[in-house]
Amino acid sequence: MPEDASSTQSQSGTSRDGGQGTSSQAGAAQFGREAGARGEFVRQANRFTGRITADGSSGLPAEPGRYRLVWSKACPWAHRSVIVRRLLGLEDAISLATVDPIRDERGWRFTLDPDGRDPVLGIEFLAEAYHATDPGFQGRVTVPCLVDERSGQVVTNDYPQITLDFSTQWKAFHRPDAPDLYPQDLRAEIDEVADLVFHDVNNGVYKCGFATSQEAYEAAYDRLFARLDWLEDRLRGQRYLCGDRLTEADVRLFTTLVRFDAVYHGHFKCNRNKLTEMPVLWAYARDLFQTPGFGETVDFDQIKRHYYATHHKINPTGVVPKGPDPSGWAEPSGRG
Ligand SMILES: N[C@@H](CCC(=O)N[C@@H](CS)C(=O)NCC(=O)O)C(=O)O
Repeated sequence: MPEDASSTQSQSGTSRDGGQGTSSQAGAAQFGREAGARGEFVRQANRFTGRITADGSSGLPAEPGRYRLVWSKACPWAHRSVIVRRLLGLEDAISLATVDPIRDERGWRFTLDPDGRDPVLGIEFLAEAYHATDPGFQGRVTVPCLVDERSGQVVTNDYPQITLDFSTQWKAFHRPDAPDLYPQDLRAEIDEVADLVFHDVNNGVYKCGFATSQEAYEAAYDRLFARLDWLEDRLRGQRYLCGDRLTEADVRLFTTLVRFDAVYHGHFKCNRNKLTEMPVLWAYARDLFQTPGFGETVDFDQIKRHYYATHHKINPTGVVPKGPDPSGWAEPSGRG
């Protein structure tokens, strides 16, 4: 299930923040190396694609107490893995490290932990694990990733595969009543919907926010809202994206929707309308928010502080907006 068309891109020479891009627009880009020739955002590839497998055939067996999931509460890609881990009851099997939502010039930091060090991995910066795995790595150090606690090396930062493997490779450690988020009979449909949602919505908001030309921004904006209209329509007659069962596709859409009004509407200029102005999608998002495993993993304060305070090219003052009022998320959804 390849999620990102850029996954075959080379990593070489990719800088963390505002590096030398090939585009004439790159000077204005948030991540210069990820700017295309027409001012469009071209997301870097996932550097580490190791697999943890049920039968251990990859050399990395699914084994409780061995792997550490590193996330930022701000990050929609990392947020997926934490929701899926919780839905499946993998909290005791896979430990969790949380980075500070504010990166400095060295990237993600463990400054929320005592002495600024992850207590299990013993590192201060996530970059240390990346460089222990690939000393030549020059790209952006990203979450989520899974680190092998034995070697301190990164197994994977391939976020779409991480959640699918939680569902399929860690079955022996799921809680007894765990949902099947990637059932065999729905896989083709889940893959198809998730692919559309990835390009137009999950990554679509970033393509709006990180565009450095009017043309690239408007193209991304049009695709985003056309897809949200399509989703509004699709969800009118069914509770979840693939029918009456909660699946991986819903988790992936949720982490973008929950950030929409708080950051994407203003910070990324996705402002045709707010999520709260799309009645079906808004009710769908609230339904998920109120499902155990979702709402309690959402931290609006960290989400807002990360986006507004670390994207200096987009928000040079670093001022974080006070609103919007999140209390509406608790209102009954009328679904289900
Ligand atoms: N691994 C993916 C997606 C994950 C991702 O973008 N995570 C963001 C947070 S939402 C991150 O870690 N960014 C680090 C940075 O911007 O320096 C990528 O390389 O694009």
